[in-house]
Formats: sequence, structure tokens, C-alpha cells
Amino acid sequence: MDLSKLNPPQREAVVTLQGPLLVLAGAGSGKTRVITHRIVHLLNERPDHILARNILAVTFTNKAASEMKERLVHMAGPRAQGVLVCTFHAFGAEMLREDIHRLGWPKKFAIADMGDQLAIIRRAMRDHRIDDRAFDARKVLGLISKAKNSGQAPEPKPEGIGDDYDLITHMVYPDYQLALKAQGSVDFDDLLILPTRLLREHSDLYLKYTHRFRYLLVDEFQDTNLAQLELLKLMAGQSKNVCAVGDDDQCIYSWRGAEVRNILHFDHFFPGGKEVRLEQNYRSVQMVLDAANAVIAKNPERKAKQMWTDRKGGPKVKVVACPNDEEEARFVAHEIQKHISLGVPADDIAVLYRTNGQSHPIEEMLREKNIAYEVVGGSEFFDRREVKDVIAYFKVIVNRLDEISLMRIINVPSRGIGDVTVERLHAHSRAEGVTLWTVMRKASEYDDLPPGAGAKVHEFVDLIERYRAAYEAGQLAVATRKLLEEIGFRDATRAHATSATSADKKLKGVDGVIDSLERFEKREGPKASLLTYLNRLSLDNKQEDDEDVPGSNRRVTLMTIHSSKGLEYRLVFFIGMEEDLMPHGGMQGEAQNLEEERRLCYVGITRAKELLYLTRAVTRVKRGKEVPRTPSRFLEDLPEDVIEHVTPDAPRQGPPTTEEKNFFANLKERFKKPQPGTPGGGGVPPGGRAG
Ligand SMILES: Nc1ncnc2c1ncn2[C@@H]1O[C@H](COP(=O)(O)OP(=O)(O)OP(=O)(O)O)[C@@H](O)[C@H]1O
Ligand SMILES: [Mg+2]
Repeated sequence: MDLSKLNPPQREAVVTLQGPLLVLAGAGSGKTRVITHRIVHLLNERPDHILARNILAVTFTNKAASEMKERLVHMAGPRAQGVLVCTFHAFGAEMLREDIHRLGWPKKFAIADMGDQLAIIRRAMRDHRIDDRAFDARKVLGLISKAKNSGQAPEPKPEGIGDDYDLITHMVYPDYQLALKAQGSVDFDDLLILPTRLLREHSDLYLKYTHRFRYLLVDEFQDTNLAQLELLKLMAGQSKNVCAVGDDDQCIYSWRGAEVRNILHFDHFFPGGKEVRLEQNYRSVQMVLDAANAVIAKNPERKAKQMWTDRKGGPKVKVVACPNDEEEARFVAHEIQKHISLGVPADDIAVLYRTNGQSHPIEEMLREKNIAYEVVGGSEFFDRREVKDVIAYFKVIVNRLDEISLMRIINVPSRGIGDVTVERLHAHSRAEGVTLWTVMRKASEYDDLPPGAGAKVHEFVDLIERYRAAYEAGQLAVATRKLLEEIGFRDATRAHATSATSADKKLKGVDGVIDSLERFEKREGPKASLLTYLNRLSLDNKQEDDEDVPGSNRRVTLMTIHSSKGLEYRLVFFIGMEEDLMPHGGMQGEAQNLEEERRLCYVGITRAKELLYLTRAVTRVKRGKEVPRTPSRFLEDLPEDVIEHVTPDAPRQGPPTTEEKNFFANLKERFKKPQPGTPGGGGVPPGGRAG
């Protein structure tokens, strides 16, 4: 590898291989690049004779992980395949797959999704005679998760402190944990907590894992939470070869438990290491960088950073006030169309927003103009009822203890196992203290079931057992087609749909599952199993990146700022620059966490390489009424000499000006797509994760 592709501090970070190392630096300074180069350097230098499998790199999303892996293979060849690149949660799942039985779970555990979790909580609430309509199970789940992530069981608050929810959470929590374990499941937070327990409580496993993973690298360290830090501290073992990179100004997940202290006090958790600062920004032109610096400078209590770029000048940041939200969308779509016609690849353009709902008007306009786009994380695909039903079949097939899924499908499509039968079966299961499945297997022994019900239950049990064997023999997509055919799933779906179009949509969902299974089998090869598919699905879903949603790569990307972490695009439209949206918060009142909103604004701005649009609507339709909007306070922080005020009608709506044509002709020359294999970082998908 050519170390001359790095600046001196980057090089220092890449070649310092022993002991803790922190790279704390602003956006676009090459932190992610340091990680990839450092891995390649490790593969070349082989300190302690390590192999690829001794390296673990942790990224923030599954998408970032697969992109980093691809890049590594591109840089270092097939030997990089052995490096484990994944998220903390995926790593935890990997460890549990090997050793969870040491904590008393079945080896084939399942990862509960939100639906499963809520069902368990609601049941526990009912058991405690708490009205699950008066109290929101989601809120209880949120509190449980928060407690688990901060490493504590929910405690009852002292008299007078805390509200009903604290009390409910405290009551429900033990039941929730027991129910999960009883059905052989773990929740998302357990993927961090249980591996930590494994390492703490079993010294042989501590030796096994710390010996296997001797070089650890973590990207986006500013957004790690306490549970992740605990796991990392243990995994660091005695040698503490931990390289963490991040930017305290980009901590945007504190609402989900991220602790910026982890990065600010890195030397406390990993003493005796080195700290490297990177100051050159390679991503953005001067105008964009100036805008970003001006916004973030207003945050108190940050580690001040000096960022500079040698990409002087560039076009000014365009600040656009549109009459209303529809016009904002029209303007954005129009500009996108113009830039595409000027030769900017669609996948080098992104539209960023604070909240998911903001994408709809933009989507409509893009569709109208026939511009291909992709909404990251916006797909409700796996929330569709039919899709959930099919997934529930999978879950029961791999784990018959999963009673929540079992209940979902026991009579779907309808097979004559009615409520009375189900109730009686439950009663027997409780009375005998055995699982529902055990009771179902001997259903014909009970004489209190409605006539014929026993036989129907047996048929169902037989169906599940037969398909269990079929799936174990491989060919997941084939088995699924057969299963759906046998139970008449499509016909039933069609019969229940209110119209032909709605039926089509539902069936498309079913096809989508089969397609995604097929892609999964292709990716994983012979080791593809239904269980790993399901676990992969829960991880991906939680992560909100839709690797499994079909799409070509020449598309405009629409996403929230939260999803845009680490990415870069030549053209960025940051929409909805208004109070209440950016910063997001109560009407006119103070945003709940203004500093974090400012960091979000900084993250959004710093995604742009060449050209940044900050758009806002003067009025917005809310619940059928047109409401006046106040410009975002962050706009006021931008120095006048880096911005240009643009009015959305003439001349912007017209054909490109000569000045624009020249500018983009120039850009085209400067940013010709590198061919794979050419120096200078070929192989990075444009608009993909960089570094
Ligand atoms: N020494 C360098 N020479 C040329 N280009 C570089 C250099 N370092 C980084 N880059 C480029 O600068 C861009 C930003 O790098 P990278 O994504 O690694 O930054 P980052 O610090 O991880 O940003 P973020 O904080 O947004 O995650 C990438 O396109 C990368 O290839
Ligand atoms: Mg990065």
C-alpha cells in the first residue's frame, strides 16, 4: 500500500499499531480512510504474525460495514475477506451464535423484533392488571431499553420521583426478560449485554475472544453507548490495541443512549495511548466548509478544531426560500433534473431532511419528472401484514418456542383452529407447565377441544415439522414457494384484499420476501440458513438501512440526516431549514436538545462536496392549514460571504446559465469517476461511504 496517499498525521495513525489510539477530527478529514488504510497496513505488516481473522473493525451500520469490506478487498485482495467488519450488534450476535448456551439460552436463539417485544410487554402488563390501552407499551419498551443500555435494571424511583411509567417498567421488566429467555429469544440490547456477560463470567471465553481479535478498530466512536464501550473495553484484552476514530461534533444519537463522553475521555478508558488530530478536510470546497464551521462554532463545550481545505472557493452555498412546501419540492426536483442533464450522476446527489415525513413531497415531484430515487430507511416493507405473516412462519419453523409468532399464524390462513381451541390449549399449557407446542403435539388427548380441532392442530404441527426438515435441507426460497402454495397463502391474501390493486400490492410484498431470500442465498452460499436470514433481517431492520430493498445504483438518494453519517455527495439539498424542523422541537419553544440539533445541522452540511442548497418553505401545510414558518436560526449563523440567496422562480427555473455550464464542465473534468484500480481511491461508489 502506498502510504504517500496519506498526510503526515494520517500516516502516523496508520502506522502506530500497538496500544490505544484515538483519532479525533472533524468531518471529511479522512478518519474512515485511516481505518481502511490501517487494516491494509496490518495485513501487510502482520505484527505478532496476525492474520486477517485477528482483526475486527466496527462500523455504525451494516451498509457501512459491507462497503468497507468491499473497499478492503479492493485494496488488499482476497486475503482481506478474513477481516471481520460489522456493527457492534452484529458482532455481539456472532459471539452469541457460538456461545450463548453458556448463559442458558438455546444455541439457536432468535432475535426478537419490535413486534415481538411489544407483544411480550403487553402480555406482562395484562398479567399485572395494567391496562395496555391506557399505557403505551412502546414507551415502556423504550424505558426498558434505556435502562439496559446504561447497564442497569430499571429500579423503582424513590417516593415522589418518577411517574406511573417508571413503576410499570419496573414491574414488567423481570417478566419481559423471563419471557424472552423462555422463548429462546434475545432483544437488540441483549446483543451487547450478553456478550459482555460471557466475557466477564467465563474466563475461557475471555481468553478465546481476546486472543482471536487482537486488533480492534471502531469508526464513528462518538456515537457509541455505554454497553458498547463495556464490550469494547473487555474485548481490548491486555494489549489494548484499540483504534477509535470519531468527531465529538457529530454525536447525533444521544437520544438512543450515545455517550459523547466515550470519545472525550477515551484516555481514561484506554490509558497510555496516543491521540492524533487531523485538520485537513478533503471532502468539501471552502464555501461548504466555512458554512459548516460557522454553524458548529456556536456550540459551547466542544473540542475546538481547526479545519482547512485546499479546495478554495467553489460555488457559494445556496440559501433558498420557497413560498411553500410544494414549491420547495418542485424547486429541488427541478434543480436535480438540471444537474443530471449537466452530467452529474444521479447517485452523486442527495436530499437530506430532519424527519422521515419530509420526503413525500420530494418523492412525488421526482416521480413526476421520472427521476429515479431511493429512500434510505423509509421502507415500511417489513411492517406489511403479509410480510410479517410469512416471517412469523419462518420464526416458528426455526423456533417452536416462539409463541408470539405461533399465535400469529396458527390460524392464518384460516384452517379451522378457532379462538376457543387456542384458549383451551393455552390453559393446558399453563396447567401442565409445559410449552404450548408440547400441548399442541398431543392435542388429540384433550377432550375439551371443539370437535375436529385436535386433528386440525395435528395437521398444523405436522406442516411445521415437515417444513423444518425442508428448510434444513437448504433451498430457502424454493421451500418458501412450496410452503405458501401448500397453505394457500396467495389465494387467501387475494380473497381478503379489498381491491385488485390492494391484492397486487400485498402479493408484491410476499414476492419481495422470496426475492430477498434468494439474494440472501446467493450472498451466503451453502451456509445460508433460515435462522441466519432471520437474524440478519432483525439487525438490518433495526439499523434502518435497506440493503434488501431492490434498486439500481444510479439513483438520487433521499434520507434523514441521521442516516447520512459518513457519506458524501457532490450535490446536497438540505431541505426544511426552518424552526421546528431544523432544529427539530416544540412549536416556537426551545428545541429539546439544541446542541444536538446543531450537530445534526453540521453533519448535514458536511455531506456536500461541491454544492450545497439549504432550502426552506415560507409556509407549510399542516393538517390542511397553511402555517407560516420561521427560518432556521442556523441560517443566521452563516457568514454572508459564503452564501447566495436564491429565489426559486426566474432565472433558476430556466435553462442553466453559461456560468453554471462552465462550472459543471469544470467539475466534470476534475471529478471524473476513477476507474477501479486507478490510484486515488477507485472502487468507492460515488455517494457511498468514503475513506
Ligand atoms: N490524504 C488524502 N488524500 C486524498 N483524499 C483524501 C485523503 N484523506 C481523505 N480523503 C478523501 O476525503 C474524503 C473524506 O474522507 P473520509 O470519509 O475518510 O472522512 P471522515 O473523516 O471519515 O468523514 P466523516 O466524519 O464525515 O465520517 C473521502 O473522499 C476520502 O477519500
Ligand atoms: Mg467517516
